[in-house]
Amino acid sequence: MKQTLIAPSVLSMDYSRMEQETRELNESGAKWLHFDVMDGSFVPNLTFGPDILKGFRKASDLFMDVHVMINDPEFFMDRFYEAGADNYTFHEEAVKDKAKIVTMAEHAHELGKSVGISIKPATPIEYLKPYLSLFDVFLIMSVEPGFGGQKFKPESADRIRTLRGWLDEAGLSSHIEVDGGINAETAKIVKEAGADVLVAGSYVFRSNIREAVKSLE
Ligand SMILES: O=C(CO)[C@@H](O)[C@H](O)COP(=O)(O)O
Ligand SMILES: [Fe+2]
Repeated sequence: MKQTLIAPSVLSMDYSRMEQETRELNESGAKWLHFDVMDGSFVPNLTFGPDILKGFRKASDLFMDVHVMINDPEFFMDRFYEAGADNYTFHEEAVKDKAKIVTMAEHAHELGKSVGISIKPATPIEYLKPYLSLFDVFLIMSVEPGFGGQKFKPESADRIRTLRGWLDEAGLSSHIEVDGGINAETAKIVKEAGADVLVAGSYVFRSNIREAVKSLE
């Protein structure tokens, strides 16, 4: 089984204590930092742009995992990589011309970067099948994107299991990342199903960051 990586989502950070919480995150044992970008259109919420990512990049050596929930992921891809993204994950649903999904993945690899594709809970898992060999990260949303603190959708486990099966059959060891409602209990379920990167926002920042990360690993 692959090593489990924890990706705390800074969406749930206390922004009045950013410096302290980023330091705690750096020392927590987490390897990735999950950065949720929302445009108020693809999802009904607004968050951060590339300049804020630059700030986190300066303050942390963690792997910067950018998850964009925006209508024009192609336009912003280079900007986020330039700002310090190590991985850029965009939504399948946001790209109307599906041929672009392929060219975006190729472009990221030309830059030597990691790239991911995500689907919402209602999007059939089969929609990822044409792209198995193209992406480093497959991000399965286990809540409706837009907000932290929601309840994990249990049907996500079967979707992860199906996807891990396809990747194994194809001899691919790509990451399966799961995002939404992850806590010590749901972490066990998704790990058993085949996920190896666990995003956790409210669970990590609501309590002691280091202890919460340990309990998920
Ligand atoms: O992408 C998103 C929400 O759209 C997430 O990354 C959330 O930030 C996860 O928060 P929790 O469900 O863990 O509180
Ligand atoms: Fe996310």
